Amino acid sequence: MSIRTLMQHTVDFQSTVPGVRTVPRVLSIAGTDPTGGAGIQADLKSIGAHGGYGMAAVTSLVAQNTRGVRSVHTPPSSFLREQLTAVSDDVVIDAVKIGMLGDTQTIQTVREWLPQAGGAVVVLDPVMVATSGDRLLATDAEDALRALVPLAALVTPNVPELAVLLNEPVATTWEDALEQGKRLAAATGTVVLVKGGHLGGTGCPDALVEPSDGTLVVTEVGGPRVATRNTHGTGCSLSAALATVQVRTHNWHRSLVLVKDWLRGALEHADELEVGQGNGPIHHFHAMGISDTANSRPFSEQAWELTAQHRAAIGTLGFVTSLGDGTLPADQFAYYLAQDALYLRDYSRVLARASSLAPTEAEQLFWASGAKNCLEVESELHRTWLSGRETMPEQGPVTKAYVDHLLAASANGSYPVVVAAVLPCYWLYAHVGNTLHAQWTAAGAGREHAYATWMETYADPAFAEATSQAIAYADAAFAGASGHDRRAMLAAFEASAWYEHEFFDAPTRLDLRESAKLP
Ligand SMILES: Nc1ncnc2c1ncn2[C@@H]1O[C@H](COP(=O)(O)OP(=O)(O)O)[C@@H](O)[C@H]1O
Ligand SMILES: Cc1ncc(COP(=O)(O)O)c(N)n1
Repeated sequence: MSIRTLMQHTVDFQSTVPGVRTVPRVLSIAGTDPTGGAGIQADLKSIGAHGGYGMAAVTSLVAQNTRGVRSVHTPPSSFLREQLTAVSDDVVIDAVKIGMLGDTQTIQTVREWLPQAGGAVVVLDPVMVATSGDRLLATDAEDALRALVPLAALVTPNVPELAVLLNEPVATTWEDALEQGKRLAAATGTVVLVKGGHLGGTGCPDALVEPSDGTLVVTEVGGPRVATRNTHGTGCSLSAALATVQVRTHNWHRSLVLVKDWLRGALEHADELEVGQGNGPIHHFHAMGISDTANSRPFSEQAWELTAQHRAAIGTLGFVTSLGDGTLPADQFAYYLAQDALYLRDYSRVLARASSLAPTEAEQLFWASGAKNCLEVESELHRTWLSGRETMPEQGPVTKAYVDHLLAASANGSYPVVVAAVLPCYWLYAHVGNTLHAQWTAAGAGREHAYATWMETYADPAFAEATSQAIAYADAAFAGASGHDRRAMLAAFEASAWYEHEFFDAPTRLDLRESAKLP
């Protein structure tokens, strides 16, 4: 991730806080599926499942079910134009998801209308063939669809579609598919999502290929392959979800991590729906349950689940594994500590803010003592580990972005949101610390370990107790919060977890360290 993207995250969070748009208005332009698994019907469910407001303009009416397509009726393109302008003349559109277009005339109509979508995020799912094998795009419309790709911010072809867009043979390995994704991104300047669904194997990875400053940045997001035949509409649902979530995150990687996690759940619960005899639909609302469990489950449970990917990624970072086995280079450790000290100074201010907003005296005291503790730890760091350093670095880009995000949450003034934003610093730090400490003690807790003293500080029972207390306060705040604040809490927690991940990664990244002017 570039420094520019990191800075962007601070801005991103602001769009998730109260007072700023949290319900994206998303228009799906696609064909229909009367059995509700694909096309517009799937898109609307997917948008809703991600907290968006769904709208739809129909390109073609498709008589299809889970077994296949029977016939397609395409109304005159002038009528599609009327649908599109009826929306854009009246509604501000935050995102557009384009699915089945069918023929050249339809592509042309959407192309001509697109400028009227204003600054909407445009996601193009270049639908060509249904899971059942039926064609949903006329062969002579492929050139027109290729020409539409540069107008989208993100294009999401499956492996066969990727090949058609490039006029190349279908990739048979993940590596070949990634190479094709790079060629498409380079040729069009559009971010390409390469999807692993069609490639078999035990995993089901996806990867973003993002053109950036003349290079291509490839970010892979892995995931297990769910054993189900009910995958009808996965591509539609994925692209509609990405369009929705992107309005809040402004970051394709974060959007994909969130959406892929949801999609895995939707596939895992697909068989419960028992819809149709062929390839059935996925369960868009699996996280909601009959009694709206998404709202009744404790915050800590939902937040922990939401950030599973970040925890897994932190565990495999070079910084964390080498800190654990004692091989971490001293300069990287020094960078980490210096940034930690800089971070704690501002983190303390945010805890003080939580204290001033707290509804009870116990919470007021708890956060105030946390704020005091941070300043004490910071000065202790200067007295011990950091003493003797002549020049101290400035805040590195990750530290700055993380702190800005926390300060934005604290300026926002909602106690539940501030508590959610500060929690990952307690919880993920304790989680990483306990894991490393357990490994060290299992290996005999040797004093020859370069970071033995540091390891001991990780196992501080008082810190574990404070973490449990902070979690309990976050759960209580969530229980009493509005739906709006609940969503903002989860978004704030997720963003902080992201920064924790980046914070642990930054010391090993020379580009970031250099920009912090470390002597
Ligand atoms: N069995 C599966 N288990 C987990 N994820 C899957 C599975 N099948 C598809 N996916 C995911 O669904 C999304 C759509 O993938 P894909 O099948 O490649 O595209 P399409 O639905 O457009 O043909 C991707 O994120 C892919 O990784
Ligand atoms: C209207 C419409 N749009 C898209 C698809 C592709 O979905 P899938 O590839 O999952 O069958 C479909 N079957 N119908």
